[in-house]
Amino acid sequence: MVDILAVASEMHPLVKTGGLADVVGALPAALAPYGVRVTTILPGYPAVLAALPTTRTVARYADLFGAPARVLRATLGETRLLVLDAPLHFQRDGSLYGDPSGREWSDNWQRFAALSSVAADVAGGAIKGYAPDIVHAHDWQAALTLAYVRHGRRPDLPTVATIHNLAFQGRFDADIFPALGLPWSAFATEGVEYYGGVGYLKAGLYYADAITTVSPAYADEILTPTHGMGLDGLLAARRGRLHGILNGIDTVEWDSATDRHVPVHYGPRGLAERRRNRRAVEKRFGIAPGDGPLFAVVSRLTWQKGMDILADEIDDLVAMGGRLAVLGSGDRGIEGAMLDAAARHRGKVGVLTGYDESLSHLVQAGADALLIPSRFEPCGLTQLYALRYGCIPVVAHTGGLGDTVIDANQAALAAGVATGVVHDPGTREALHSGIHRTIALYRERETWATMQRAGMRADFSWRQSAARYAALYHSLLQERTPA
Ligand SMILES: Nc1ncnc2c1ncn2[C@@H]1O[C@H](COP(=O)(O)OP(=O)(O)O[C@H]2O[C@H](CO)[C@@H](O)[C@H](O)[C@H]2O)[C@@H](O)[C@H]1O
Repeated sequence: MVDILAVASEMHPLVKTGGLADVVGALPAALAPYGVRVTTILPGYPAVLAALPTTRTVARYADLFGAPARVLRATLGETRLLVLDAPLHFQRDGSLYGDPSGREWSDNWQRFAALSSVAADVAGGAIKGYAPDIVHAHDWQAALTLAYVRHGRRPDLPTVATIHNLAFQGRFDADIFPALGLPWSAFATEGVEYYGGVGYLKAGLYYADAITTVSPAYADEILTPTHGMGLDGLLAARRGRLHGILNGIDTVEWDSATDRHVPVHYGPRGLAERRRNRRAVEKRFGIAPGDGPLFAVVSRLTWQKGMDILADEIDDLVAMGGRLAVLGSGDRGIEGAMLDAAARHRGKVGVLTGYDESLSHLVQAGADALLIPSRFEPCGLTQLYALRYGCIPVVAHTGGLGDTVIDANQAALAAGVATGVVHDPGTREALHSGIHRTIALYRERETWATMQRAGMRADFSWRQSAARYAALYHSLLQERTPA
C-alpha cells in the first residue's frame, strides 16, 4: 500500500469553484484499486467544516501566520481527510479566493503558505502514526508545500506537483519572504524566487520530483512561450520530469441512466428521451422550443474560456437558427455582454449567472451541443461530461480539448468515429464556422445520432489515468530505494 498526502484547496463535493475540485475529489477512489491510499488535506472553509460528521483534533498550532489553528482528521464515506481549521484564514464570506466584490484577498499569500506549511509538517511526522510515502500538491495554493518539505524534517520525501492551470501562479512581492519561515537560501532561482518576487507555483515546479499536468497536449504546449506563461524555461529544463496525464471523470456521478439531477434518464439507445430533458432546460432558461439546435455553455465566463468571443458571436448564432443557454459566472464585463444578448434575443438566448452544480447536469442531459471556445484549456472536463451525455461538444483545438474530441471531418464521419466539432482557437471567424458546421450536422439526424453514440461509448473514466498516476508514484518510490 502506498500512502499519498494530497494537498489542495478544493475537493468535490465539499468545496468547488472549478475542475480542480472534480479531480481532487475523484482521484482517491480511482487510485484505491491500484493499492494507493490517499489522504487529502484541505483548508477549513465553512462549507468543509459544515460537511464533516465527526472530527478528531490531531495537531495544534498556537500561532500559524498570526492566529491559532488545528488540524482535524475526518472520514467521509471512504474519503480520508485532514482539515486545517484556521478560522482567521479560512472562515470568511465571499469566494474562496476573494471578497464578495471579487477582489482577491490581500492575505492569500499567508492563507496558502499556512496550508502548505502545515501539509509539510504533517508529511514530516506532526501526526502520530501517520507517515505518508509521497506528497502530491495540486495547483499554486498547495505548491509551496514542496518547498517546506525540502527544507523540513523529511527532505527526501518524494513529491509531485500537478498543474491544473498555469495561468494561476500565486505570485507575490519579495517582502513576504521572511514571514514564510523558509531558510534564506530558498530565496533564489533554485528555489522560490520568481522574477524578483516569490512564486508559489514556480517553487512547486522547481522542487517537485515529478510534475504532472492534465493532458498530453497541454504538457507540450506549456513548454512554449505562448502557453508557458513565464514558466516555459523552467518547465523545459525539467521536461524529463514532466508528464501529461489526461483527467478522467466520475462515471458514477455522471451517468445519464441514474443521474439524480436529471428528470428523464436515458442511454445510448434511448436518445429520443433527451428531448424531454431539453424541454426542461428550455424552461429553466426561458427559451422557446424551436427547430434549431439548443447550444449551451457551462463555464467560468472568462477570457481563458473564450467567452468574450462567444458573446460577440451570439447574434450570428441566433441568425443561423441556433438557440443558446448559458450557465456561468466570472468576468463582470462578459456576464454583462451575455445578459445583453439574452435581452436582445428573448426566447432564443437564456443566461443564468451563478454556480449551480445540479443545473449543470440537467444542461448536459438536455442541450444538443456544448460550446467550449477556450483560448487554452489544460484538459477541460465539461466536454467529457458532454460526450458521456450525448451532448455534442463544439471545442477549440487547444490542450485537452483536442486530445478528447474527434472532429466531424469527412474521414471521421465516414469511419463513424467523430464525436464533436473542433475549430481553431482564438478567433470569432473560427467559432462562427464551428457553429455553422454544427447546425448543418444537426440537420442530418442519422449522422448526429451516430456522433452522439460514439461519444457516449468513449471511455473517459479514471481507470487508465489512475493507473498512470499509480505507476508514477511507484517509480518515484523506486528512485529512492537504495540499489
Ligand atoms: N456556473 C457553473 N455552474 C455549475 N458548474 C459549473 C459552472 N461553471 C463551471 N462548472 C463546473 O466546473 C467544472 C469546470 O471544470 P473545467 O475542467 O472545465 O475547467 P476549470 O478551468 O475550472 O479547471 C481547470 O482544472 C481542470 C482540472 O484539471 C482542467 O480540466 C481545466 O482545463 C483547467 O482549466 C466542471 O465540473 C463544470 O461542470
